[in-house]
Parts: sequence; C-alpha cells; structure tokens
Amino acid sequence: MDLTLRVERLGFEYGRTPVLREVTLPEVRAAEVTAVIGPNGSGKSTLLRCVAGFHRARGRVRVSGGGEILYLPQDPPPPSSLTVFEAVLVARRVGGSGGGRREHEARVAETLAALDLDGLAGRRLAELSGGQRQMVGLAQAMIRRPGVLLLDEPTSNLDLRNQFRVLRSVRDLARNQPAAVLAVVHDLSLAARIADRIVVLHNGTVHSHGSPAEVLTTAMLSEVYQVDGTVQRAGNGVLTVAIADRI
Ligand SMILES: Nc1ncnc2c1ncn2[C@@H]1O[C@H](COP(=O)(O)OP(=O)(O)OP(=O)(O)O)[C@@H](O)[C@H]1O
Repeated sequence: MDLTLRVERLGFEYGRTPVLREVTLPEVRAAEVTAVIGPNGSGKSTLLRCVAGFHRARGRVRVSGGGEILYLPQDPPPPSSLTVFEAVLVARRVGGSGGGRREHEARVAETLAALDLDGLAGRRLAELSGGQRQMVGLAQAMIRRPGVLLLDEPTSNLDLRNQFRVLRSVRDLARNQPAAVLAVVHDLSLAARIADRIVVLHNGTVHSHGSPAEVLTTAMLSEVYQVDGTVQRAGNGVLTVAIADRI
C-alpha cells in the first residue's frame, strides 16, 4: 500500500488559548514534500508536534503504508564530544537498521557526502557552529530512512548554499526513499522550490493550500503576512517572493 499521512480536523490549545482549529491538511503522499508556511505564532511548530504525537490533540492523524515517523525539531542536536561520524552512526544504530558494521559505516559516509558534510566527519559536535550541527541533525534523521519525515524549519540556521543543499537532499530523500515529508519552511521562495504542495497556516487555521503557484499570491501575502508583496516567475518556472514595501 502506498504510504500516506492524513491529518484531519486537528484541534489543540495550550491551557485555554486555542492554537489549532480544525486543521485538515491535504494528504501527504510518499515522494512528495508539503511545506507549511505562515507568520510567527500561527501554529506551525505546534501542528508538527501534534502530528508527531508530542501533544495530545483532537482530530485524527493517520499514517498508512508503514514506515517510521520521524520528527526533527527546530533546535540542532546539542554540542557533545561525539564526532559527526559517530553521531550519525549512533542514529542509524538506534534506528534499528540491519546490516553489519561495514554496512553501517558505508551508509554514514554516503549520508554525510549527500549533505557535503564529509569534511566535518572527524570533528566533535562541540566544535561545530549551530548551522553545522543543524545539518548533522538532518543527517541523523535521513540515515534512519523514515517513511514520514516531519521537519521544523530545517534551514533556519543555514547560509544560502546550505539551505539549498539541505532542501535538495530532503527532496531527493522524499523521491528516492520514497518518504512523505511535511516541513515548516519560513522562506517562501525556498518553500516554492522544494514543495509539491504548500499549506498556509494563519491564526491556527488553514488559510489555503495548493501548488506553490496557486498559493503564493499577492492577495495571500497581504491577507496573511500583511505585506505588499510580489511573486515573480522566472523563465525556468522558479518563483521568487519579494516584499515591495520600503523599509
Ligand atoms: N508551550 C507553550 N505554551 C503556551 N503557549 C505556547 C507554547 N508554545 C507555543 N505557544 C503559543 O502558541 C502559538 C503558536 O506557536 P507555534 O510555536 O506553534 O507557532 P509557529 O507558527 O511555529 O511560530 P514561529 O514561526 O515563530 O516558529 C503562539 O501564539 C505561541 O505563543
């Protein structure tokens, strides 16, 4: 059976403050990336934590077709005396993947290479920058080959090149595994590049969803983000979102 993630009518509040109201997502299918966008405080991280099962929410979260559900929080793995290679190896072992030591080590090397982290393999996590540790966190998630991958702002600490690299690796994982990926992405132009579908969260409800071209509109930018924005489409189809307001 094809792997799918279904999220229906989720409701959640912290104490008495409603944060998610009747949130239903379009089905997230294997080999597809769905990006969740929305302003600060709109409920994106809470939504991911509810889907991951860390909060007890009303509504339904259903995964059909098997596979591990893996949630990668916004914060990178903490500094530690483990080397990058060891940290990713441990993640693979904890994930219960079969195979002998050689097989494990080959997969670690392959995963580090995919994220261009091979140069850091021998460095300790305590000696890395926040952005470098964030990439290690992603390598730890990817090596477990999850069926459903929930990513909370995987590029928040990364420079332009690494943002691109990470998003490309996530998309490749989704397609090759195949995995169903649900990712919170703040940068709208990056969301357009990685996502098959975008969900716009606004005040704890789904404002709109659809393909990047359907969702990223001047009207949405005005209604949801309260900015005077433009969406440009390059000849190769790449969408870029820009704010027209003067600073
Ligand atoms: N532990 C908590 N206790 C109480 N309220 C919380 C808690 N965590 C988040 N909130 C509130 O819930 C709302 C949604 O927060 P959430 O972190 O899900 O938003 P977000 O869309 O991920 O924001 P950001 O883009 O800033 O990361 C906010 O109003 C926030 O203040």
